Amino acid sequence: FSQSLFQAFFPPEFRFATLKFLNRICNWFSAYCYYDITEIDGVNTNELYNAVQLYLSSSACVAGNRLSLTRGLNSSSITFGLSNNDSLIDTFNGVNVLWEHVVIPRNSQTFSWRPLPEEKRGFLLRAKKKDKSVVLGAYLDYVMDKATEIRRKNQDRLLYTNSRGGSLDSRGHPWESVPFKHPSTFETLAMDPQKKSEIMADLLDFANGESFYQRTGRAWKRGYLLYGPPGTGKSSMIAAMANFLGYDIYDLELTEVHTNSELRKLLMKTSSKSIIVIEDIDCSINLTNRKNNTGSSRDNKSNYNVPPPGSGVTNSEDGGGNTITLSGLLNFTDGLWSCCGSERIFVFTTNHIEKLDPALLRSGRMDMHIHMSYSSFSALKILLKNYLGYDEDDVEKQLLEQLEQVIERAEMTPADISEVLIKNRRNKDKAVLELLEALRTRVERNDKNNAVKSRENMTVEDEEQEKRALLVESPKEGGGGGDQLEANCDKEKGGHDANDDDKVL
Ligand SMILES: Nc1ncnc2c1ncn2[C@@H]1O[C@H](COP(=O)(O)OP(=O)(O)OP(=O)(O)O)[C@@H](O)[C@H]1O
Ligand SMILES: [Mg+2]
Repeated sequence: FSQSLFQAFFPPEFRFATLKFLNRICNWFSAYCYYDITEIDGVNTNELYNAVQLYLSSSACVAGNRLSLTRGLNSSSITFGLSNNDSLIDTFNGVNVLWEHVVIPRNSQTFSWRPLPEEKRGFLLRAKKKDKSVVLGAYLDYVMDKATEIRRKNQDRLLYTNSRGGSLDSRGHPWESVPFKHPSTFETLAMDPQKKSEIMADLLDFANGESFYQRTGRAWKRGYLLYGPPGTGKSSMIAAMANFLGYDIYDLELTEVHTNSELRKLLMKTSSKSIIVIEDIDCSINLTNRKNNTGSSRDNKSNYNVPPPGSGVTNSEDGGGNTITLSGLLNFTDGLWSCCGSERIFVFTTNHIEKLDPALLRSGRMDMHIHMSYSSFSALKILLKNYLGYDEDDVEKQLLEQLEQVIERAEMTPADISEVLIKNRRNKDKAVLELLEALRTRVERNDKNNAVKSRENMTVEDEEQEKRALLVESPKEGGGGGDQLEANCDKEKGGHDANDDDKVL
């Protein structure tokens, strides 16, 4: 009787409404608000869910004691994530939020056009009501950005090439890509440590300098010219740069590009956070006059089809658009097109800086000139460490001194040295002795050559060296220059000063 009386007075509709009302009052007084971020939103995968998962992988390693591990396709590293129904607290600009990974078994009767996972997964975000605007605005943006960064870091670099000669792939892309797994890093690169750390600092300044470039009205790009004899590590340096910054590499094969407009299309299809490389620019630029001088010698300076420095970017051939010109290329590195896409690094390499047109060397074109030279003593020590695992103390002091005495005069490239070391790597002591022998032989040969040269008074090479010294000086008007220049990296913190930008290392 009492039950039927209760039901008469409190019908189900009334009870439901009361519960709803009570719930609302509770919510009203609760200091928190909650957001559900489900894995599948209707039929689409929720981008935000994936982003949050990645984002939490960066903080989970510190906080959580139960983690789920994943390894993505094409990735060589493992990411951590929150396990099912675990939670963690994250702090952003003094705002605390709680993330919970909620996993509920899916009702098997649910009808769907496509197979759904057996579990319903989602993240529950709890934040204080007063922080609502920060959480929904800046915090979620921050989570998305961070996730993109992590995704890029976890994925292997890609090496793009345009060797298909202008044809497009099925998705209309002119670039072909392969995973890039070059093991070269700044640690393994044999060069003067001070020079190395200056380059690393410069790269970091660039990568973190978005606001600097915005403030100064400069396009967010940077150019490096690597020059030096073959086997001194120019290509290794590019790989080290890519590995250091986590950037992809676009290896631009200029011989495969036929017109300026083709070049423009190629460069427009490059993504940000990438290094665009043109190897052996002195050979590629010879193409500029292909139309007029087929089969011409690249030593002939008059063949360079370039406008005079500072004259703008057009010349007669450019207008026709049927051949590729240096001006077309420079238009992308520092002309109007340079701001198309951001965070790009251009690297040109050459074995013969003296053959480059002054247009390429003038101030503001290539921000940093890096001389990759024959092995110095400090570079040799890095090679000994890389190939033999030898520290300075592991080599006999006397032997080390002898190496130091001959290394500069031997003018041996790191590639040559590494060959000697690899050949004898099973017998380390023999490797060092043989290296010393090889260096001495080189010194003797160089001395002999020098004697012959000095007898012949002014040889062609001398002339070239003089030219080279002049050209290296030219980017900085009146600036102290020379071949083996000291780095003049007067850098403003957090960015690059426009006037002091042209550096020669
Ligand atoms: N500075 C260096 N530090 C460490 N290894 C080096 C260095 N220079 C050369 N090597 C070794 O020599 C090999 C050839 O070097 P790399 O291809 O980088 O030379 P390069 O300057 O690009 O030559 P090229 O002008 O012919 O393209 C590399 O595989 C690397 O192992
Ligand atoms: Mg190379």
